[in-house]
Amino acid sequence: RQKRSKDANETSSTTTVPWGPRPWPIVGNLLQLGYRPYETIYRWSKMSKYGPIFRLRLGSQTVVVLNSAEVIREALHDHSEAFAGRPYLYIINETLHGKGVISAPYGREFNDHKKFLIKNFNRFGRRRRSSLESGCLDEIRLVAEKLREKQTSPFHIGNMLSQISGNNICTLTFGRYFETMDITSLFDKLNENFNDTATIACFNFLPFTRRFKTNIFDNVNDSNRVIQKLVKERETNFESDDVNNIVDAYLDQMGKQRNFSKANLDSLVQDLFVAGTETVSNTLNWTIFYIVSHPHVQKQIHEEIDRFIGKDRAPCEKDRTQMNYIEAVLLESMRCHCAGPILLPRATTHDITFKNHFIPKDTFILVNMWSAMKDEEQWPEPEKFQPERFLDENHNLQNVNHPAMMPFSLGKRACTGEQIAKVQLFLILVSLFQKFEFSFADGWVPKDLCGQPGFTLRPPNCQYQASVR
Ligand code: HEM
Repeated sequence: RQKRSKDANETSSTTTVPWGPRPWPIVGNLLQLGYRPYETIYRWSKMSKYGPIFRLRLGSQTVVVLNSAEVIREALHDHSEAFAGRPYLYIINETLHGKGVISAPYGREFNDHKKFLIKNFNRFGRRRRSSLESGCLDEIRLVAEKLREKQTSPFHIGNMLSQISGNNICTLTFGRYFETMDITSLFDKLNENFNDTATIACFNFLPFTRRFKTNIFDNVNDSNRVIQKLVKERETNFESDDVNNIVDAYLDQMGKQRNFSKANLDSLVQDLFVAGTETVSNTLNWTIFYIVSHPHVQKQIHEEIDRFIGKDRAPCEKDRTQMNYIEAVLLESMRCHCAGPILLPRATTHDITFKNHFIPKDTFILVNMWSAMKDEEQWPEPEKFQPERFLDENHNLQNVNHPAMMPFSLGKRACTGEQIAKVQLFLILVSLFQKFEFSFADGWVPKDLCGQPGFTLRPPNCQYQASVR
């Protein structure tokens, strides 16, 4: 009887999620969100008439938006399974087809694939002198040569970073990296799409705008052709006693594991290129931008590298545990500009009462990570780049597990590649600053420091100069 009366109390105080600003006909709230939806939504969440949880309409789609570290943590961590679904989103479903991991519905098939990735990232990406580590260092050596050749002439660093992170994914996925036209054009196509796509893009919610975006699907088809060719090559050369990459490991499991299929393999490889290239290169691009904008930070980075590694030895993953300043710089850069300010959309997997609001199964959920990482109640002067937030007075790391620090997200859908991403960020950053001192090119003046929203949030297209140290 006690339980029944408790349930009755809960139901009486439960309400539906309140509406945010009034939606307009046909477009809903889409046009009110502006160029930087995460900032607009964050601003609304701070208004007492809306608060951290509210509903919006995007085209004809109703979505529930979650803001603030407390609300996001409670949803993604404490109710991890309830918020682990993925809703239908045009760009994701039409390109990744609900297979692999990113677009797969929550369930056994998804779980088996996610476990497979985590296990094999550890196997091929994190062993001592792993293929990822040595491949990454080889790639950086090539980029360093290019920078040396440039002497002091100005350059953009974005393409170089994409080349490194793209080839790291190639090494992990196929066991080798490529210098062919095919692979360069794959990176170009992916890059163009990252620019053009975002969760809150009109074409996802207003079907009549899709005719202006046909280039996205041409790019997807072209890059899929390259990916399928590379997978086929592995199938032809597969030998079960020489497994050293993700595709081989998957082929080895096909036939042994119930859900493993060719369709899932193709999507999984696509997932790795979509989730593992732009995120890493973008984070580095922002980090370099912040470092160059703060000369005292660059000076401390050089000092730390000289103290622990010197000018000649190549860095390795083990160095990470000692180099707290560089770790703090990376953390602060991810806080200031998280790769995905609004996460890939989630969906509720069952009815749930959350913060006294009833949210039915299959509700479209948008998680605004920006609201946690830029919250002035959590981070004093959140707009400022201050690596010291992550260091205590003894130079030990602090706030790494701060409740508002979630760059890789949380729960059942958290980033699968967090550990290998951190290794790459560290190795690439340290290798570049070990060899060079960077500055903005003479006469280059930053116009817009907020970045360009797309699939990820891209940094301003700075021109740099590098001098050999
Ligand atoms: C700095 C680099 C990276 C950042 C900041 C990052 C961040 C994220 C975030 C925020 C998500 C969304 C999770 C959600 O829906 O809540 C995600 C998903 C994912 N990431 Fe990463 N990521 C990075 C690098 C990588 C790398 C290198 C890989 C693999 C090679 C990877 C693989 C994935 C996958 C497979 C998912 C989908 C997980 C799922 O749906 O369950 N990521 N990542």
